[in-house]
Amino acid sequence: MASQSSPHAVPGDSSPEMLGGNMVSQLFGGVSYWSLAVTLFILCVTYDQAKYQWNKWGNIVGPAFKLPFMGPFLESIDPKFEEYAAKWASGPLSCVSVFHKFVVIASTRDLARKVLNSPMYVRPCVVDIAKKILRPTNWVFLDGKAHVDYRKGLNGLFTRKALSEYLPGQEDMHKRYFKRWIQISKKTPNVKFMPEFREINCAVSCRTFVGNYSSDEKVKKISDDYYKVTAALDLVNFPIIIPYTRTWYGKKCADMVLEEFSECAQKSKDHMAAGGVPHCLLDYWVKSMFEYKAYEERLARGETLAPGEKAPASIRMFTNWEIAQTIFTFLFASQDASSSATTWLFQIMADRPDCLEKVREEALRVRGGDPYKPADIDMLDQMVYTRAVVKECLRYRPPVTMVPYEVKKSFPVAEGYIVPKGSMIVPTLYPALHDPEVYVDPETFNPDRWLEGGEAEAAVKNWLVFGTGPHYCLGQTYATYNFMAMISLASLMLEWEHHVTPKSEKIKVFATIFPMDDCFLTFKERLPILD
Ligand code: HEM
Repeated sequence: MASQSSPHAVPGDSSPEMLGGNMVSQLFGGVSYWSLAVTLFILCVTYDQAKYQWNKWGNIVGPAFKLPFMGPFLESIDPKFEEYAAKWASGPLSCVSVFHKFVVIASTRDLARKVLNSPMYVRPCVVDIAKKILRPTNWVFLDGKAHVDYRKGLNGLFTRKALSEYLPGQEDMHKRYFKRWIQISKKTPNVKFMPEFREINCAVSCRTFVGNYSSDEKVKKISDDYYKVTAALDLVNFPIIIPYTRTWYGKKCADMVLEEFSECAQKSKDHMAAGGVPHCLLDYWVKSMFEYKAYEERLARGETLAPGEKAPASIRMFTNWEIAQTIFTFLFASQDASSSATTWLFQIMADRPDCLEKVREEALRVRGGDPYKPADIDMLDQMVYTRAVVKECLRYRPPVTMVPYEVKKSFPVAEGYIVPKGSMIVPTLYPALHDPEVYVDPETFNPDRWLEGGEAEAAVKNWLVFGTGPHYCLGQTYATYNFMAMISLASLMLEWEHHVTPKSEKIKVFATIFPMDDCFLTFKERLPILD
C-alpha cells in the first residue's frame, strides 16, 4: 500500500514516491513555486509562438509574432470590414492564429476557387454553437458522398416549376410588409430599416418553405425572434450554454422553430396524402417522397415502368424531425445573406433614382401596363434590367464576404505553402467581385455592366457571390428571383427616400455586411396596395 503510505513517508524511506520526491527537490532545490510557474508560463508562450512560426513557414504573410495565446482575439469579437480588407490586400495567402486555431485566408479568386473545389482536403467549418442550434445530425454537417447524396434529394425543391409555385406566397408577404413600412414611416420618418428587412426576409422564407401550415402569428413570432439565432453565432463561444446568455436565447428560439416546422411537416404529409396540390417547398418535398414510395410499391408488386415513363427521383421517407432540421437550414442559410442584400438594394435604389426609374418602367412593361398583375416566372425572366440591378447589388455588396472551411488533411494550396491539417482556411469572395482587372471601376454600382456588351456576365469565374464547388448555395436561383420580385413590386407600389449619413456607405459586419448606420429610410404609398 505504498501509495497510501506516501503522505506519511519518513526519512530513509526508499519507496518510489520518496525517491521521486527526493529527485524533484534535488532538481528544483531552492526554487519557489512562483518561479516554477513563471518557467512553465515561458515554456507555454515559447511553444505557442514556435507553433505559430512553424505553421506559417513558407509562402504566406502574417504578423511576425503572435500575441501570446489569444492572438487577435479581441479584433475578432468586433470585426471591422477595413481590417478584413487590409488582410486580403496583404497577400494572396495570409494568416493569423487565435488561441489554438491557425487561420489561413485565401484572398485571390483562383485560390478561393481552389479551396472551395477541394473537398478532398477541406469541409465547411462550423462554429460549435451552430451544431447545437442546428443539431449535430443536420445534413449540412455531412461530408463527401453522404453530403452529395443528401443534397441531390433537395434539388427538386428549387426547380423552375417549384420556384414559380412559390412566387404568389412571396408576393403576398411583400405586399404585407410594404403596407407596414408605409405605416412605420407615417408615424416616424427616417427610421433604421435594417431590422425590418430582416423581418420581411424571415417571413418570406417561412411562407415559401412551410406555406400556410404555420399561422401568421407564429410566422411573426419566428420573424421577431430570429435575430437571437444570429446574435448567438459568435465565432468563439463559451463551450456550454449558460441560461439567459445569448447562446441560450438563440437555442431557445431554434427549439421553437424546429418544433413548429416539425408540426408543419406532419400537416403537409396529411395534405399530400389526401391528394392535395403542393403549394410550398415542404409540399414539393413530401410529394416527391410519396411518389417514390408509390413507385417502390409498384416494383414490389412486380409491375414495370410503362414505355417512355420515367422513374421518379430516388428519395426515402424522412421523419418530421429530419424535415424540420433541413427546412431550418434553409432559413438559417438564407436569413442573414438575404437581409443584407435587401438592405443594400433598397438603399442603393433610393440613392440611384435613375436605376429605380428603369426598374419601374420594366416592371410595368412586363405586366402589360397593369401594375396589379401578379408577377410570374416568365415575367421575371423578361426583367433583364432588374436582374442586372440585383446582380450588381450582390457584386458591389456581396452579403457573404468569406466562407470558413476546416482543413481535414494537409493541403498544398499553393506553390511554396502547405496548410497544416486542423487549421481553418477562409476563401474570400469579396476581392474576386471587386477585381479591377475584370470589372471596370469596380467600386461603382453600375448595373449596365451586366447588360449586353458589358464585361460582367462573361466573368463567370469571378462570380463567387454564392460560392462554388460541392457546397455552392442551394438557394441561389430562388434568392435572385425573390429579390427581383420584391424590388420590382416595390418600384410600382412605393416611393422611398434614403436619409444619407456619413456612415451610409461604410460597411458593418454582422454575420454578413450592412450599411453602418442600418439604413435610414422613409416609405410612401405610390399606388394603393390591394390584397
Ligand atoms: C443573397 C442571398 C444568398 C447568398 C449571398 C448566399 C450565399 C451562400 C454561400 C456563399 C454559401 C456557401 C457556398 C460554398 O461553401 O461554396 C451558401 C450555402 C448555402 N446556401 Fe446560400 N446564399 C443566399 C441565400 C440562400 C437562400 C435563400 C437559401 C435557401 C433557400 C440558401 C441555402 C443555402 C444552403 C442550404 C447552403 C449550404 C449548401 C451545402 O452545404 O451544400 N441560401 N450560400
